[in-house]
Amino acid sequence: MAETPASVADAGPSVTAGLLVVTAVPVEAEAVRAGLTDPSVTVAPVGVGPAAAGAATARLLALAEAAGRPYQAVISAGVAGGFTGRVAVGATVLGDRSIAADLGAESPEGFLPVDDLGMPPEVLGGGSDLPADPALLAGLRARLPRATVGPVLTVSTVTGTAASTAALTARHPTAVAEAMEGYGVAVAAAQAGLPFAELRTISNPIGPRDRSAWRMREALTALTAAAAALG
Ligand SMILES: O=C(O)c1cccc(C(=O)CC[C@H]2O[C@@H](n3cnc4c(=O)[nH]cnc43)[C@H](O)[C@@H]2O)c1
Repeated sequence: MAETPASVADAGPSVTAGLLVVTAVPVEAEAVRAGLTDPSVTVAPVGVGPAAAGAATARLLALAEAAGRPYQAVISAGVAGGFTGRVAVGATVLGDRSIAADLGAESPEGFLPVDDLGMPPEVLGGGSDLPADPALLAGLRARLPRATVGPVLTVSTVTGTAASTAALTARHPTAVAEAMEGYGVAVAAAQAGLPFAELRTISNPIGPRDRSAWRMREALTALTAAAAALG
């Protein structure tokens, strides 16, 4: 396991060499870059959804390693939906775990996480629930004391009905947000042996689809403010 960059781990001086921050789309990457003071932090848009984001992150990590300049840690950053009553639109969230919330099987009794399907552990990697690196998370918490900390769900479909919102809320009573990339990026980081964390700002409440409720500008402004914690 690579060492967590010193400045993020101990909230010390703003020197974060070797940190890779990945976002889904370029506008999120621009928002992160606008808040950084450390030019050594790399910010890259890697695509929407866990597959695109995971594959592109893995490629960036492998290329850097092959070039003899391996990254030291990975952060998945961007906007997210927030669970109503747990986190407000415009708020900043730090994921203490990134959970593949729709990786599994349906059954008449309800959703079964992939970890409960009886598969051999070696095909599950670290499972569908990957914790953030404790030292990296501690450093980010120290620099973002007002952030809400909790599980962030990764979904392949944005939740958009009352029924699916209720089911997801019940299945994940402590989750604070849902987005579409964190788990995929976490898998790429884990396979490279690197510390991982997820940083999100809330653009919309999770619930019945209502595009008029999205506050993208507010979330991107919050993302720029939060990015100052990264270096
Ligand atoms: O529903 C639409 O018309 C629509 C139009 C443009 C973009 C979207 C997205 O869902 C963007 C997904 C993108 O942003 C993150 N994100 C933000 N809020 C949520 C959410 O409530 N649930 C899941 N993902 C969300 C996500 O990480 C993607 O990168 C929709």
